[in-house]
Amino acid sequence: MEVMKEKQPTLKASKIIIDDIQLGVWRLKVGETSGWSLRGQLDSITSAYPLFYRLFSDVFSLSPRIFTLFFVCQLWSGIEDAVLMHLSSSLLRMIEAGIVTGNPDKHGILWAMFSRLACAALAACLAWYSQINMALLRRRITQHFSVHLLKSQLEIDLATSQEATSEQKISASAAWEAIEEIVSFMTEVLTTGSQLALIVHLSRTTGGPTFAILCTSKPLISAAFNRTLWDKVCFGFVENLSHRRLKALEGFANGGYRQDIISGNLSDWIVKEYQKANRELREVSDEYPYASYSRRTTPTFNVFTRVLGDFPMVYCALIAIFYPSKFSVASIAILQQSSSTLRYSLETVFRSNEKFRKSVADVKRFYETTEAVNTMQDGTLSYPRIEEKDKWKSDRGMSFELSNVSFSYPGSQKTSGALTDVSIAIKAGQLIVVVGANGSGKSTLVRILARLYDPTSGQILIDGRPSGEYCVKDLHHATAILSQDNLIYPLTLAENIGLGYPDHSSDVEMIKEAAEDGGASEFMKKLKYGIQTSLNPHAETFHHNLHGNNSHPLYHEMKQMEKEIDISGGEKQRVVAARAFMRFKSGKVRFVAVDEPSSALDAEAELQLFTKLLGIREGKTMVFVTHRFGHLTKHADQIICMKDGTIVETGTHETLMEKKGEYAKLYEIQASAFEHNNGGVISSSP
Ligand SMILES: Nc1ncnc2c1ncn2[C@@H]1O[C@H](COP(=O)(O)OP(=O)(O)OP(=O)(O)O)[C@@H](O)[C@H]1O
Repeated sequence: MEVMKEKQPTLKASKIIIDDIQLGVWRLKVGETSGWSLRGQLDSITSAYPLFYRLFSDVFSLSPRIFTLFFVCQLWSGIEDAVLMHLSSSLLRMIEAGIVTGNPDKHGILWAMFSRLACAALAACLAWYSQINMALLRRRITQHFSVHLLKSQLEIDLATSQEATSEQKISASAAWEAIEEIVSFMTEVLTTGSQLALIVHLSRTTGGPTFAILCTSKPLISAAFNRTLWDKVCFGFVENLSHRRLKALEGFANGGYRQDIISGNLSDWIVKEYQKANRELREVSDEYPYASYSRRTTPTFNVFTRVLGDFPMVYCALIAIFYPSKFSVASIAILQQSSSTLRYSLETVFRSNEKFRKSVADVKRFYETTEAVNTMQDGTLSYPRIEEKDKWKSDRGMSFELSNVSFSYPGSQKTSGALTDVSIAIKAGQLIVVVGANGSGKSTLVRILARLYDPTSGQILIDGRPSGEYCVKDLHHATAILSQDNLIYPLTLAENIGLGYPDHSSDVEMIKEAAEDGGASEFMKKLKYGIQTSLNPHAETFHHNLHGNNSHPLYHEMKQMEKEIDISGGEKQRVVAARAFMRFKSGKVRFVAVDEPSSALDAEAELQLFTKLLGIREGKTMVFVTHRFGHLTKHADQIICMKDGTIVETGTHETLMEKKGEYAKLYEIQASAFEHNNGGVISSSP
């Protein structure tokens, strides 16, 4: 299949030239810095020193003994070939001299032979040690780094996690692979250095420096004129519509669409469209651009470097013809062997130079990920404030004062913000109901109040002090959010509820009470393992040669592994509600945000949930977001009616109904729907 290569006009921006290249389905934009700069290359290497120092000190501190052993093994493997070859060379020369003169140096030959054998045995021992150490070190390093990663990733706030840069994730095992790559690169550099030293040493008596130069010329020239993307700033994307369609259709094969495919009989259509897109794609290559970029259009360069690689051999042959007295057979053999080893290791160094730089970048990325700085402002003031802590239990809840608050989500594509110029005062202990059409900003307002995000502009006072002055963790401890965004965790149902109050996450009695309050006990009792049921047992399985081998006893064992189970949407919401009731048991909650957590609940369960929530109102400010607001608005101290990210009306149910504005309109729509359907949850009429 031919690779499409067509060069488009280049763009010049100051010193950077952007090449626009089409490689198969890929469109590639490659930034070439005009003029190769040795200084730039050296700078990039020296700038990695502090990183190496940090990395190796971290690894050393994990296990000094194992690391030192590992280091010695690597050091030895770097010089092993050169040492063994040097010993072989001495031995062969002595044998050759013995054959030529007829008077072998027996003692010398035996000693050289013994040294060669001892070294070979030592090499084997160290290689074995190295393998054992490698496994141990790998375990310790990945364990250590994965805890760091997990910790730092869990600390990231919502706004920061939505920033584009935070998508650059790296795993602890990738960090270990990067360390391996860096160490093996350094070992290869050592091998090259020691081989070069050996050649220079040997060629002092035979061949001279010309031989050493000839040995290094091929890898040096190949590296200097190599076409590679690794050392370039580049950006590639697939423009080809047929290829994009293929990928989109392949997405249907993921389990998530199974129900839709079966119920909608979509499989024939998907396969037909897939074949059509494949036909349209024809011969256009979808090969990854790294390989196709480095491929040359003519074989000239390959032929040249291949021939260059044979020059050491040609040199030996010519010298042997013209100056036969200069060479011994042993020297020729050793020089030949060491020249090919040097060539191989130099080529490996240059080839792995790309991988080495990628590994350095990976390690950098790893440290950057563990040190990600949250964008949200974190203060030092404790909540509740020290002077208020004594009044904690009897207090009336959190108060808020928002002045000209505006907010846009990070990376939002909307031309207007999610909240614009919102000003509102919520007194401690009030019951607030937020209403408005879809997308009017209700949930956003709740997220801002709960300090999941900081406003883009404007000010929020919490209990009279700017929200940024408080310690975010303290505010979160004093807040309970019950929303439809809450998810079921991949743990047991008991833990799902218990984590509302992590300090008591295994207190079965407390969990059972919370489950009762959230309306989750009944359905859990009917499960085989009750509250200890795990929805996703997450037992990783692996099998080989068992597929289709139905009569094998291991096949039955595999089939009996615990399967993932599911519960209904309403049951999930009951578990989530129970988690919120568990949170109230901490006695620290002063602000409760309830954002439509009942969309999947039946009318009776919803009524029970709201009644329970209203029952624990004391000492808490409560904000309810709802589309079905009949029975809640009656109790509300204040109703906030939102439209397009702004507050259009505030007041009690009665005042807003009298006003006959946006709220009255929404209420009438609901009331008439209720009359028509004779259903719904509205329990009061206008
Ligand atoms: N994570 C997000 N990233 C970007 N934009 C968002 C995000 N969440 C919400 N928005 C946008 O912000 C605006 C307000 O959304 P919000 O969820 O606050 O509305 P809402 O009134 O709660 O809507 P609904 O009644 O449908 O739940 C909408 O235009 C929405 O598209």
